[in-house]
Amino acid sequence: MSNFAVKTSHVTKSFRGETVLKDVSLEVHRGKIYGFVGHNGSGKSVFFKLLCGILVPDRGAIEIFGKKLGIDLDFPDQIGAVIEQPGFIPEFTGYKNLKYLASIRNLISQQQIKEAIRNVGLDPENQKSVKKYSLGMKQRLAIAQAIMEDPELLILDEPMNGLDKNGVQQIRNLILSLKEKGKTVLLSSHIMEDIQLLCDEVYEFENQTLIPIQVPEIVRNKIYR
Ligand SMILES: Nc1ncnc2c1ncn2[C@@H]1O[C@H](COP(=O)(O)OP(=O)(O)OP(=O)(O)O)[C@@H](O)[C@H]1O
Repeated sequence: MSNFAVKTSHVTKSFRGETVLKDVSLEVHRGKIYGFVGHNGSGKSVFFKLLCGILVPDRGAIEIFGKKLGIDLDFPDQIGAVIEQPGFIPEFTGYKNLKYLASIRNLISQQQIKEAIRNVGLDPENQKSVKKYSLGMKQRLAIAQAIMEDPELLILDEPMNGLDKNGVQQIRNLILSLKEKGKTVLLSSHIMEDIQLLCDEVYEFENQTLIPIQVPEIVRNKIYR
């Protein structure tokens, strides 16, 4: 088994001639929390989508737990991800949405789905349809979906979006408990406190590449809005 959860080598991605990521090489160790910061449009979401196989690099290679994307597999199966708003079915309840999504791979029981919903502070018995959910409730449900199959690697793009104070605390605790279980977590956040409290290593997207930074350095010098 590979030592790395994620390994990217010289990954480059452009859209219509505009280079977003250039020559990005990164090694992500298992069991740690990695933070990614950078200005709006600096490429955080694009990078995460490349890791999930939603986008394909123009050049370079990506390995997830030693398997090469596009060669050994197209979509890594050990990833749970929150990237943008997931396509929940508005008329279904939260539980029914996750049950439907879980039926695709059929790996987990109804109890495990309910447990994931509880772990993000929602009630699996809530009969409200998702179209009546608040932004924060939808965000919690998206996180529940990401964790429900107990993936080895979590990719969370702005996981605290729309969450109230309690929600932020719950999700922080959840992320730390995933690390305790040996999971690897990659997250982006504009909230420096999240980065400082949660992350073992932090990278900044700047000038189309990734630069490792010390946490106190970002807190002192930068505010990302
Ligand atoms: N599918 C796409 N087609 C064309 N351009 C895209 C596409 N996806 C992203 N981009 C461009 O890539 C750049 C990086 O976008 P990305 O969403 O990764 O930024 P981000 O760092 O996640 O920003 P934010 O902090 O606002 O979430 C932007 O200029 C964006 O317009």
